[in-house]
Amino acid sequence: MALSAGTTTDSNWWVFTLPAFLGADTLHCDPPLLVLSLFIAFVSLGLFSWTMSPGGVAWSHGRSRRGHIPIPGPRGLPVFGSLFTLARPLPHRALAALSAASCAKSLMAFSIGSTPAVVSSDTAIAREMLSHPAFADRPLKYSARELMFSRAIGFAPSGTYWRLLRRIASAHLFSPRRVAAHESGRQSDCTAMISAITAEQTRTGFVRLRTHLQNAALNNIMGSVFGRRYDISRPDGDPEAEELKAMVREGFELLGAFNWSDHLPWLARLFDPCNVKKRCAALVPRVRKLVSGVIAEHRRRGQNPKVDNADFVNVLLSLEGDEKLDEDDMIAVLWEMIFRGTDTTALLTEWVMAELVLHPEAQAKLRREIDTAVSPQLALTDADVARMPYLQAVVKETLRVHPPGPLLSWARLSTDDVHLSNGMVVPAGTTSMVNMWAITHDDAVWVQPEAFCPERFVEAEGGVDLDVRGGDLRLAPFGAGRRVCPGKNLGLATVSLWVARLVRGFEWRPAAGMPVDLSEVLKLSLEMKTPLAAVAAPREDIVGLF
Ligand code: HEM
Repeated sequence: MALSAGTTTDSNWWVFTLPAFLGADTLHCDPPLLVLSLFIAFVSLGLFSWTMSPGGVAWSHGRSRRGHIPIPGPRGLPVFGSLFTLARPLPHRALAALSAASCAKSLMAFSIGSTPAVVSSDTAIAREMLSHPAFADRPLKYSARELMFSRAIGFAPSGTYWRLLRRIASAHLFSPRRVAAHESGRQSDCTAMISAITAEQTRTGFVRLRTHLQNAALNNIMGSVFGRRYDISRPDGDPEAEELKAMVREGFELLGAFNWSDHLPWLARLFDPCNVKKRCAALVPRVRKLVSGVIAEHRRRGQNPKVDNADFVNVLLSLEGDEKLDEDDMIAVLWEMIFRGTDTTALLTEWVMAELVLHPEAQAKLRREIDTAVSPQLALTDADVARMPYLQAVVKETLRVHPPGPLLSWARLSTDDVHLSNGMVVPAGTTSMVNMWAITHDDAVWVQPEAFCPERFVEAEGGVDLDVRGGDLRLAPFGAGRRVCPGKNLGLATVSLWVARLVRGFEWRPAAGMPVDLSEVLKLSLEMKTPLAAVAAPREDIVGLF
């Protein structure tokens, strides 16, 4: 379901009438005149569409007025619409400000070049959008298509193939038994991370946590997906791990980059500042080589897929009948898992630890909860973590203040006209977003939304025990509805266990001259702009066991 197909026919049709409009002779005879005429026609038609349409140039022909209540929105600039708003470093904040200024919190229409888009910052409308079957598609960016993601769960158009992938994900890859069976991997990756943190603290007197978290997260997802782990502590680095890291980094950059020609298709041949086309073409064969090598090795070894802790490659190889995937589809699915599972957990854990360094009273309270629940002689497990309400509240509060996907990572695409309960109609072919960041920072929804206060999620302290896995749109950092994140339980289990062990083993304090800076940067996920540096003082009463 290509986005450009829907949007180009709807809003850029007039570009194709230009040759007739200008006359074929002109086209061939006088290039400077042709360029000038094209420019004038382009500007005047752009201006015309723009002045006529709330929501901007992509909302011409009354698109925003199909319901009995029109969708309000900024006109933005001719031709570009609000594209520059979205191309800014923190688009979730810019869109929240724009929705407020346009009195369009419930739903705002805007144009990203020729792409008609809506964004909701309202819990009721967000719920309708995320759960409506006509919003189960996603617009496919050029880079995502080129990098094979249209065959993976995240970008496959909703239909038989995508439903098959979701079934495989819930029944086999992320079933509660499978997530539980991978606990030993979560534990051993955390133990290796704690050793590396201890070594860095001893060597330099403080710790830059992000690298340790990213190494642990990469190994952890590699273990779950490929069944292999790397010796990241090797001073010369493991060549395959280094290649994998480089590939993931490159993929992140390509998928995260704002590609202008996704929204201004006529620009595709003229302007490709990030060199997306060439870089995608170079990356795909590297991915294929690595992943198909891993699949071939699994085929050779013929491991038992029936055991609960079988890796994802074995699980996919063992599927039969209707569920069987061909090799290219397997590569796409496996690659997406590596991709999605690596940074999300690492970056969320970093935000949690940053908040705990800034809030020593919350850190101390969490440590007391852990010490009370687990005796110093015992190792801390997933089962212990599940019995720690304050730990869960700390993770939830971090997800609220710093949702890793503030616009829920990937937008949805409407496949039909959708009538919403507020009287507005979102036409088919509209890129549709939920501004989760705006909702989690809305003072009509949250008391003092800017304050970090885990107690708001502790029932025993008058808070709400809210389900963050898509059940309550006041805080749905994993999305909701049919396309809700399938890795949510795995992500939460990993982050909760790692935070608990890090707080149990060390006292985390600000490092001299390196204050904790909560500034954000939105890449594929919302990251700390300045990676966290902190003192990790080992707790002597727990040594060896945390
Ligand atoms: C802190 C951890 C994570 C967060 C905050 C997160 C967040 C999200 C969000 C917001 C979406 C879009 C949901 C929607 O459209 O309603 C999503 C989709 C997805 N996530 Fe996650 N995610 C996390 C971890 C993971 C992990 C560990 C995996 C797998 C290893 C994963 C795999 C996916 C996939 C495959 C999709 C696409 C689902 C579809 O389109 O059908 N995620 N995630």
